[in-house]
Amino acid sequence: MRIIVVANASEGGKAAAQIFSQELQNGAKVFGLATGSTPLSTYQELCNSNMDFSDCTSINLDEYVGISASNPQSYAYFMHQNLFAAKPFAHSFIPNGMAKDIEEEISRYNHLIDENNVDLQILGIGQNGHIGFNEPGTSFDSLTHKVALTESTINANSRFFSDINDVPKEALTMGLKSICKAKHILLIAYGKNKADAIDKMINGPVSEELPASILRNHSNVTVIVDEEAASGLKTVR
Ligand SMILES: N[C@@H]1[C@@H](O)[C@H](O)[C@@H](COP(=O)(O)O)O[C@@H]1O
Repeated sequence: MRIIVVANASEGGKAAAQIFSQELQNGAKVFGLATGSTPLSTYQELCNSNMDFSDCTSINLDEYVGISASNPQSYAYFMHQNLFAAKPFAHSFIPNGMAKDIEEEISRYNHLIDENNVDLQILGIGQNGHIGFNEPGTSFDSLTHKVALTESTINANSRFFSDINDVPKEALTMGLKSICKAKHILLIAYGKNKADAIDKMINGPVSEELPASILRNHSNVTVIVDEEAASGLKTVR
């Protein structure tokens, strides 16, 4: 794992955008994308850059079940607002949380991931170490699946909703095995509330109890953390 410590999210966005640029120059065509507040400064940098994704494909990690792409809380809406409106891709895929047949949607997504090898996958991390919506206890062999969100994730995500009761309780997410198929993984974390998860991911046991620890089995991972998220790393286990 390469660990890059930056002063703040704005510097992190610049460092991440540089990695996108290098990958593009090296011929990357498929980008795995994430939502949440963490990738925002990266997407801002991409939007302000002259990078061109018009012959590239994007595949998003996850989406809530039961809200449509036109709902401002959906991840599809988020991606449109924060990246795709300014930087369109030739093809952009996000799980359809409104699919009538969820099992069919899951196999469509798994097929898609098999057909398109992700060159660079961007990831945030939950305070409990989740990536995508793979909560603690998820099998390292998991492919795309439907999940019941944990209370801690529902609470963390409630800041984007006016009422906690509106936060969806289920989501579709790429699995941990699907995520690890990417050739290069870029995990980003900012803020003190991520310090414990980052410390456990890097220094703790590789365990399904801390989903992000699976990245220690991957040969090409870059981690961008700000000083607060890196603050737990002084403790060597
Ligand atoms: N499904 C998303 C994750 O992909 C994201 O990494 C996490 C952290 O979000 P934030 O970046 O806002 O801290 O939140 C959600 O659970």
